[in-house]
Amino acid sequence: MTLRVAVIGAKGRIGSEAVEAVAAAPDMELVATLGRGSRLEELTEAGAQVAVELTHPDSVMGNLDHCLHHGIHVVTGTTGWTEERLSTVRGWLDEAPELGLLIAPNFSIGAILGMRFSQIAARYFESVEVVELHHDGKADAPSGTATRTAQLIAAARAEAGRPVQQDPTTHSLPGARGADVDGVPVHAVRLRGLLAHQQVMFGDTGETLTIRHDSLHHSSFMPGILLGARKVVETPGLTLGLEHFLDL
Ligand SMILES: NC(=O)C1=CN([C@@H]2O[C@H](COP(=O)(O)OP(=O)(O)OC[C@H]3O[C@@H](n4cnc5c(N)ncnc54)[C@H](OP(=O)(O)O)[C@@H]3O)[C@@H](O)[C@H]2O)C=CC1
Ligand SMILES: O=C(O)C1=N[C@H](C(=O)O)C[C@H](O)C1
Repeated sequence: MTLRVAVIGAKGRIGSEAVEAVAAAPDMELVATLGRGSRLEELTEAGAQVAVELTHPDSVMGNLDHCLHHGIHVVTGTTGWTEERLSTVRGWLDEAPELGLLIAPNFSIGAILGMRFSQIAARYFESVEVVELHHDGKADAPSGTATRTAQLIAAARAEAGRPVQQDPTTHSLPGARGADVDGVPVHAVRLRGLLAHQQVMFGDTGETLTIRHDSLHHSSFMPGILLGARKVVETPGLTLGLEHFLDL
């Protein structure tokens, strides 16, 4: 059966690519494209089953509130997630237990594999730092992917009995050592010409390991978005990370 899909944030960098990908998918019908200022009621008027939400950290909660209270499954890649926000959406899902919500910090297979490989490496190395590099139009820092990667690394270290890293720095300018995400330093570079890149650097006595991923075009995110839309309608509740829909 054809899946009726809407895109919110349809004029954005990733949203415009998603519009084309959904329109080209043989098992999907693109039923609505919403931009800033569009009426969210257009979603139900168009009979959307799934909304692909790709907007802005300031907009995502309002869009999810509407969709999850109007019977629409959601796939979102928008960033800016906090424990408080996750708790709010879990509450909305409790009120609509038949609905699925996928929050994907990154839709690209390479980035997801990079996170998984980093989780494995985290058990074996004394030191780790994350460097993420993005285009100069990005609103948030550090990236959602880097934040999630650092959280996964910290959890893997804790599980392996590794202590939280101690920073030896005693003299520095504010920000020089990056943001502290669960004890993992995360550095954010913003540069015209880049798209989305991340390197996770591990170090121990006499060796280093760098796990690097580069998204060179927004097309890298499209197979993940389409997979997410197909799977979310049959997966009630919150799914955090596209890896749960992959046979990793
Ligand atoms: N998970 C993943 O794999 C990926 C996630 N992202 C994330 O997706 C988000 C969007 O990124 P990007 O496309 O680069 O950003 P853009 O600014 O290029 O696009 C966002 C679009 O959403 C629109 N918008 C903002 N608020 C609303 C709203 N309430 N309703 C409808 N449309 C709205 C914006 O309109 P206006 O321009 O008027 O503000 C803009 O057209 C970011 O959070 C980014 O980090 C991006 C790439 C991959
Ligand atoms: O804003 C972007 O471009 C991206 N945002 C996501 C993030 O913050 O991790 C995913 C990817 O890095 C591209």
